[in-house]
Amino acid sequence: MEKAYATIIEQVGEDLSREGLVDTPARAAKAMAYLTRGYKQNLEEVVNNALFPSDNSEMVLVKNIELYSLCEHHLLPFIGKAHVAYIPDGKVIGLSKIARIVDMYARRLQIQENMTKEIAEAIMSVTGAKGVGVVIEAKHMCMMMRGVEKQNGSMTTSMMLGTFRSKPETRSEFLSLLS
Ligand SMILES: Nc1nc2c(ncn2[C@@H]2O[C@H](COP(=O)(O)OP(=O)(O)OP(=O)(O)O)[C@@H](O)[C@H]2O)c(=O)[nH]1
Ligand SMILES: [Zn+2]
Repeated sequence: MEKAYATIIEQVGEDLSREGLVDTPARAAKAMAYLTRGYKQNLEEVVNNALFPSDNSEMVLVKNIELYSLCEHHLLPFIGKAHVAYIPDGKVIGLSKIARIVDMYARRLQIQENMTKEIAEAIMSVTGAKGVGVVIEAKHMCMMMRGVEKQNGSMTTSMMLGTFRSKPETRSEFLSLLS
């Protein structure tokens, strides 16, 4: 990756031997590895068995989980918030693990729709919940810094599974808690 960044820096017309740029290929490679570290994680290790028995079968909602991802079309950031809800079925998941699951999928090359689905499916499979709902709102730098250059357009995506899909009242409760 360092070599690739060295090539990019040269190709934009810069002088790779300039003092300020000498360490940049290594730094940029390290930063990119960090921004895509989700590829090196898996669900089991992220959740670390943090599942706890509970007979609470009401909705659990974690709102405003910030996320930083990279769009797979331009490799530019998209930045936003995830809201995740589920209805437990005998067990609940450690609160921080929901945010860790969001990060595991955000820290990859993504499109927002696929990331939303992957997060919902992961939470469903790990918790065995009766239902899962995920809503993500994000702003895409590829639409702001270049291309169409619209600064105020944000994108909202959602994925509803189980009772969030089959029961309109569950979906409405979730959406009304978000508004
Ligand atoms: N649906 C969706 N589209 C995305 C996402 N991130 C970026 N895009 C879009 O991907 C599209 C790629 O379109 P292309 O026409 O192949 O690429 P482009 O010429 O760079 O497009 P412009 O951005 O319109 O300049 C653009 O419309 C982007 O806005 C995402 O998460 N979801
Ligand atoms: Zn893009």
